[in-house]
Amino acid sequence: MGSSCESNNNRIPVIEFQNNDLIPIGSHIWHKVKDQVYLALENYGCFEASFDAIPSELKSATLSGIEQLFNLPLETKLKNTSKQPYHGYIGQHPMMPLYESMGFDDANILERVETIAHQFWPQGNPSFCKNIQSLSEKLSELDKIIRRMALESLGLNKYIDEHMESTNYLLRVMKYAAPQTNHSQLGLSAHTDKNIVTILCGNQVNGLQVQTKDGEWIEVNPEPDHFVVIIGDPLLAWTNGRLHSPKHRVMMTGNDARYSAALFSVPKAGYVIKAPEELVDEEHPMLFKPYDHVEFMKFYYSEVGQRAEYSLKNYCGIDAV
Ligand SMILES: O=C(O)CCC(=O)C(=O)O
Ligand SMILES: [Fe+2]
Repeated sequence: MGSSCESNNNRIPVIEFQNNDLIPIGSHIWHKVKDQVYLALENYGCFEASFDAIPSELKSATLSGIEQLFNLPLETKLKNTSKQPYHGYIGQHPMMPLYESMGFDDANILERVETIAHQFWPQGNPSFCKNIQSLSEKLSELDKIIRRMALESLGLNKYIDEHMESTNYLLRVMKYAAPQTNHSQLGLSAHTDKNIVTILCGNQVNGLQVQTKDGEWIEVNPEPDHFVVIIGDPLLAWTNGRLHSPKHRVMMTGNDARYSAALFSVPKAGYVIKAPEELVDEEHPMLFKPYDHVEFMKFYYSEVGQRAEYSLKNYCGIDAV
């Protein structure tokens, strides 16, 4: 029982989620964890989470499956295409030679995972599919707890259902090849996330770094059975800047490859992201015009969008006078 939240200058906050203790929603422990979540999201936009609803065997079996997937020949991996831009296979990028990734749209739904996995393993791979689906489903429960806590903290309970119904889940699996050097090499360039919430789990090869509000880069080296939760730009926009969406990147050293999986809650097409009127006043003028995520992503992947330092601001930011 119990919970803890620690943070110091070079570590992001750590929050314990004990699934059984959190039920019923509204219990003493729920409120205690909720306050820790809000504080972490306001100050860092991220935290490390322990979540006992996910057995460590599920996490390790999923990560070994991901390793197996990336070991397939390139022509097989290239079969992972998706209707959504950049949800399929990405790799062999001259600026990020260590990075490869693949997306599983609607990864919390078994049939959807099986359809994608069939592209790589026509004979089927039931344990891979079950693990990906099961991990995604459990992480989606954590995603919902976090979003519920954030909205409750802002006194915006009436928007909770709308929020939960406005997203789909995408699991992106990643490999960062070993750079074979002790000089730090870029794994993934600095960015803010373009979805609502990201929950990351990786193998024991670290490399993730996040930027604090003061501009300092800190390493995120989570405990083996912990997850890393990061807020994306749409939640910053929806909360009119109350929550932070931190820049983060992956830097690699050494002789071991990093494997990771990220569950993203992605706004559905047609859902307009707009700060509720309760969060807009004289002291907090509206920061972003209402926008559709899918339309924004078209801009983000355009040449201008890719060059922008802060693409969401560039797309629909309102300069406060
Ligand atoms: O692999 C990681 O740890 C980071 C991945 C990430 O930031 C992303 O996919 O948006
Ligand atoms: Fe990210």
